[in-house]
Amino acid sequence: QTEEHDSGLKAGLLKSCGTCRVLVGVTGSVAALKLPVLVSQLLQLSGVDIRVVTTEHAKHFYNPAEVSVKVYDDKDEWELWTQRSDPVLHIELRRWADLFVIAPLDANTLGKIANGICDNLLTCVVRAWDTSRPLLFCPAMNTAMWQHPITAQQVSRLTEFGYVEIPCIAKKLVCGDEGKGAMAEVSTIVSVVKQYLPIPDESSQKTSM
Ligand SMILES: CC(C)(CO)[C@@H](O)C(=O)NCCC(=O)N/C=C\S
Repeated sequence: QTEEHDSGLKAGLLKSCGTCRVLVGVTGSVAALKLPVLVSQLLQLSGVDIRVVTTEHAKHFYNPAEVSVKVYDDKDEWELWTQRSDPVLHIELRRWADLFVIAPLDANTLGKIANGICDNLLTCVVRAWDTSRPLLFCPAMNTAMWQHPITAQQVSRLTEFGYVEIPCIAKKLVCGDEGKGAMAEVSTIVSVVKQYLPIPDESSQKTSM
């Protein structure tokens, strides 16, 4: 391939991937301890820009010093908006993100999203989400919670909205229970995100062979 072609290809890839903005949502499951690893693995995807939105309960499980990107919380929402002309953070974030992945999605936030409750920054972003953009969710909860009949009802409501489930897996959970409810492995989450990122339009890069 000629030099120009290569540089054009790279420029094309960077341009389309330069805008691959991934918003990571994190909620109050113990699986939130995986946030630093998830963010560092997502950052290895080429041309990806990452921000995190956290609930208050999620903060219990990870150390923000180990998360190398901006983490937005409820306080940021209220500090940003103090008068009419100020921007609204959850609207800024829904505009910014090309893809939203909620990992982990705890039982409480699953219930809120299934019913349109938006009482914090994360659920407000979901409530305002443009469903033409991918929203992926990774349920994580104790097996007893997972097995409660309401869980399946609420998960199917989210899939009806067009959101994509990255299913939980069976493991020996941190509380000693054995069974489903563990968050999907980080490697699985990263490969599903990769699948849903806006890919460059191949036809624009075809050369006359
Ligand atoms: C934490 C991790 C990832 C360790 O492998 C795994 O146990 C998990 O996803 N647990 C989430 C389920 C949960 O929230 N359990 C809460 C009470 S048992």
